[in-house]
Amino acid sequence: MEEDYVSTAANKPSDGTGKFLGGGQITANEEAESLNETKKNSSGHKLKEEVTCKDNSNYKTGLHHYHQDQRRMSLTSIVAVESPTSSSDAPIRRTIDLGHGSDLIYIQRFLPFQQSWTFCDYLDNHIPWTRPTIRVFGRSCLQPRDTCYVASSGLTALVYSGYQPNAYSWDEFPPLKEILDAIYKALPGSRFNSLLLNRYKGASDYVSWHADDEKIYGPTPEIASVSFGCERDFVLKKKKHEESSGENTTGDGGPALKRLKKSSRENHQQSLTLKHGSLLVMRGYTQRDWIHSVPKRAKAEGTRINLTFRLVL
Ligand SMILES: O=C(O)CCC(=O)C(=O)O
Ligand SMILES: [Fe+2]
Repeated sequence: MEEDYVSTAANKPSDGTGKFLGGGQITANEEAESLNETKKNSSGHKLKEEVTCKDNSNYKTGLHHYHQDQRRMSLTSIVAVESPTSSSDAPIRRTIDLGHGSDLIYIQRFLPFQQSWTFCDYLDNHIPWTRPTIRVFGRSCLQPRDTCYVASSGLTALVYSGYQPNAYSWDEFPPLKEILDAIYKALPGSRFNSLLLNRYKGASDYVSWHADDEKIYGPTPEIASVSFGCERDFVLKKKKHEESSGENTTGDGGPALKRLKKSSRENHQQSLTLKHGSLLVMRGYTQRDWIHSVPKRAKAEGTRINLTFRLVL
């Protein structure tokens, strides 16, 4: 599927390695271009909150809210700051109520900055990345990002877009267990037994609109997503009602998604910039009622690594 967004991502502060840099600010025009189906309506209205980081660089948390059929921006969700920052490097935790039983948690600086770079380098160099051929609208094409899958033994296999990844063992990559332990501390009571890893090697790598609504995850999956490296935008939009109740929209396209494009003017969008070392949690009916994507961003030149922890039932 080609719902290509062309826009930019924000800089990460200098880490001394200069390795995963991507840069630039999103302009109103680029943003309007980036919203393919809603060019006329979304003229770059968005909200960004600014915080100051450890290195005193002025940073944006990147929480944006779009309301597509209005000229002026309006908030479409309740954003609750649960633990306002007391020191500049403290995690900032927000819950975002998408309504109707769907919600997100976003924790900026979930992992310490330098440790996140250590994880990022480890993953970049030790994960057996592959770029598989997948089926999109009945055609074979190269997946527009690298991937790898780690899962506990004995689970039902993951299959998406006609592709069944090999399941590697957690034991092969000890740092993944450290990251999982940190997630368990942040999300008491949660459990995850599988992990899909994605590596975006530059501006033209992306993940197109989809929901992680495979049956193996059950009706209300909790998905914990940790990001490293170059910041990228993560965009959600509401499914049309008929897509919310049954049809599988997982993967990189399908008939349901074609219909969805036509009707998306009425849909709200939510967009977050996923920072280096951040944690995003999707919960409740988010996979049933919403689709999400990481669009292309022309100036997001650096490598980004994303880990999505899931529970196969
Ligand atoms: O890279 C991301 O932030 C999201 C990846 C994703 O949606 C997925 O793996 O299903
Ligand atoms: Fe996903």
